[in-house]
Amino acid sequence: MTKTLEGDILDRLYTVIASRKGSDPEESYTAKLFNKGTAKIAQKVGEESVETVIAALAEGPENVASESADLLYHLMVLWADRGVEPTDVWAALAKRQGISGNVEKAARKNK
Ligand SMILES: N=c1c2ncn([C@@H]3O[C@H](COP(=O)(O)OP(=O)(O)OP(=O)(O)O)[C@@H](O)[C@H]3O)c2ncn1[C@@H]1O[C@H](COP(=O)(O)O)[C@@H](O)[C@H]1O
Repeated sequence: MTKTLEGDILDRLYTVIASRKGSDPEESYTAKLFNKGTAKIAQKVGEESVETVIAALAEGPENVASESADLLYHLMVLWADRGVEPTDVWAALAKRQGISGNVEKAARKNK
């Protein structure tokens, strides 16, 4: 899997998550979370973090991957709730790698 594909998957998921703001909580788990508010979403991120740690310490790689997917999903619901865009996070990561300027340009350069 390439860095670009991983980025595309997360960016696409974020777009769907953000589109659920104001949707019917009966029809969408994401909309239900937005409806419950920041404290509940943050609590879910904490729970999924702990489940990922438990999987890492006591279970196999498949469960670690599955719990990590739950964690990433809930983390992105928290980003959307708090007004953080994926590009804000990618820019922070890029800066730590010593990549300055446009993140998408940097990602193309790294392909
Ligand atoms: N990636 C996910 C995703 N990962 C995990 N989950 C949900 O997260 C929940 C975690 O389960 P838990 O047992 O911890 O939580 P729970 O008991 O159901 O709920 P709580 O009472 O604890 O809040 C499950 O209901 C999962 O279905 C997700 N729900 C939605 N998505 C994606 O989000 C997008 C929007 O989905 P909808 O909100 O369903 O429209 C779609 O692309 C989905 O694929």
